[in-house]
Formats: sequence, structure tokens, C-alpha cells
Amino acid sequence: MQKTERSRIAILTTGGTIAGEGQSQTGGAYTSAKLGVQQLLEAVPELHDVADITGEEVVSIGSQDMSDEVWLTLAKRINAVLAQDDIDGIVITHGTDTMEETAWFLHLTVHSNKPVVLTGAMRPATARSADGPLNLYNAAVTAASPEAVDRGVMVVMNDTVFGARDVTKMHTSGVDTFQAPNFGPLGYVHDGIVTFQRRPEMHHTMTSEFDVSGLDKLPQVGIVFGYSNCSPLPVNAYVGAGYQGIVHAGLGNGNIHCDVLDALVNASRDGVRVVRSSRANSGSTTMAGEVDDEQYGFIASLHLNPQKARVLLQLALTKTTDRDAIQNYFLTY
Ligand SMILES: NC(=O)C[C@H](N)C(=O)O
Repeated sequence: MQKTERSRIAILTTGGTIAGEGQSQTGGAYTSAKLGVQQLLEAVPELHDVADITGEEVVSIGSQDMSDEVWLTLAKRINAVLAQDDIDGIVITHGTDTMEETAWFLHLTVHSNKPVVLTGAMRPATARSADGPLNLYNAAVTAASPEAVDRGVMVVMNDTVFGARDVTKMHTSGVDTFQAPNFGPLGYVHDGIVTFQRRPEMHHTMTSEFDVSGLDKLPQVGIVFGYSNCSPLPVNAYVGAGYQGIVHAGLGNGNIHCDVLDALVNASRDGVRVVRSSRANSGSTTMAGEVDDEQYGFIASLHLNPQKARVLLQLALTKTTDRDAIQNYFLTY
């Protein structure tokens, strides 16, 4: 696709290690979300070779503190900015801890085909070989590319472009922490050029039916982790607190310890929607395995990991509580 005019990119900042400051350049303790939007932009003057850039701070937090409220604020702000004729794409700087969840939430709630790219850093801005500046540059290159239109929300880290549905954080500290274990990346960025190899096939952005424009909170959905000798206490606590949904981070192909299974079946029969995901980092919780979802009224998360299954269940519950309809959402998005 040819493009002659200069792209116009809005950079929205939310904090994270990319805006982090430490006392040493070679590692150790640091605090995320310290630098403002101007400091982030000034660190990468080459951004202005890529596009006309505007910057705006949405929040300034470590992404471990991300909340449904911030997601709703972000989605509404992004929809408003992308509705402007004078903006071609958005870059969001974000902490890496929950970047995959925010990207996935936005993939389902932003209704535009313009590129939306999240990026961040594993090393604070003050570190030797800080990865943030090049990640920010590569994110802007991607957001400014006409080739990036209609690929949904993306994460650009470590020269790699990932789809929001596929990407997950796999390493606690490495700069190559983001991977897409089931489906691989969408493309790569090198020398100021983004090259794509595929586009997401499932519904998102323009074809997503989830609309959060009138919402100021989301349904409450909790995650329960499966392990040997585990207890039904967390399931019962969520049910007692009135949660509308529970995602079980199950064993292997979404399997569930017998004590916890009883608690989840009771929850499901009481109308709490239960999604069966897996603590394994790749593969699908398939619809026919050792657990009979139809019998218990459970929903298989398929390739969505627990933290992403939680997001889709929250959005599904804004539309329906019907088990079959929710399973269908997991087959569609
Ligand atoms: N690398 C990072 O950005 C980690 C940080 N705790 C955050 O998610 O905000």
C-alpha cells in the first residue's frame, strides 16, 4: 500500500518500566512510572522522522496496578482519539506485567481499523542498554505503517510485532519476554521498516460486538489457580463475594482437582459462569477432554490463557449470562 502524506501518531502513556528510574545504570532497584510523556519523547528524537507526534499521559502507574477502571478510561480515550480525522494511529506506552491483558481488552473494545500499538520496556529508562527507546521507535514505525491497518491491537517489543490475542509475557526479566507460543508473531520491525507475515483471523476491533462506551465498571471475574492438593476455598470465596464469573487456571488440558470441581459445579449451577483455562503456557483447553463442559455448564477457553479468558468473560457478561452464548464468544474472538 502506498502512502504519500506524513502519518500523525498520538502517543498515550500509562507508566511502567519504560518510564522507570533507578539509582544504578547496571541493574538493581528502580521505580516504574517516574518519567513524564515529554521525557519519553525527548529520549527518541527520531520519532519525528517517522510521523507527526502528539503525547498525552492517561495514567502513571506500574502495570501491576492496572484496573478495570483504567481499562475503561483507556478504551474510551482511544476510541475518541481514533475518531479524529487528523490521527492515523496510536502508540500506548505500558508496563509489561499486564500489557497482554490491556492489549486484549483494547482489541475487543476499540472500534477502529487504525493501528493501535502497545509497547514498554524490561529495563528502566536510566539503565545501560535501556530497551524502551528502540521499542518506542519501533512501535511508532508500526503504528505509522499503512500495512498495520486492520490488524487489531498489537504489541511491539524487541523488534517483534505480536497480535493482542496471541502475545504473552514468558520471562520475568529478559528483553525477549514477549512471545506468542501458539501462533507466532504477526511480523518484525528492523531498520525503521515493519514487515508483516499474517493478520489475525478471529473477530476484533471493527467486528467486535463489545461496547464499553456507556460502562463505568465491568462484571467481577476472578481467577483460581489449580495445583496438587488444592483447596475449594478461593472458589467459595469468590462465589460468596458475589462474583459473576470464575476462570480456572487448570492443570494440563484444563483439568480440575476433584474438591475444586465440586465447588465449581455448585457455582455453575448457581449461575456463576465458569471458564476452564490452563496454567500450561501453550495449547488449547479443548472442548472435549477429561472434563464434560456440557454436563457442568462450563466454558472452554480454548487458546486463551487464564488472564485473557478473564477479560473475555468480563466482556461476555456485559452481554449475556447464557453458557452457550459465552462459549460461542470464546469460539469467535
Ligand atoms: N517491565 C515492566 O514494565 C514491569 C513493571 N512492573 C510494569 O509492568 O509496570
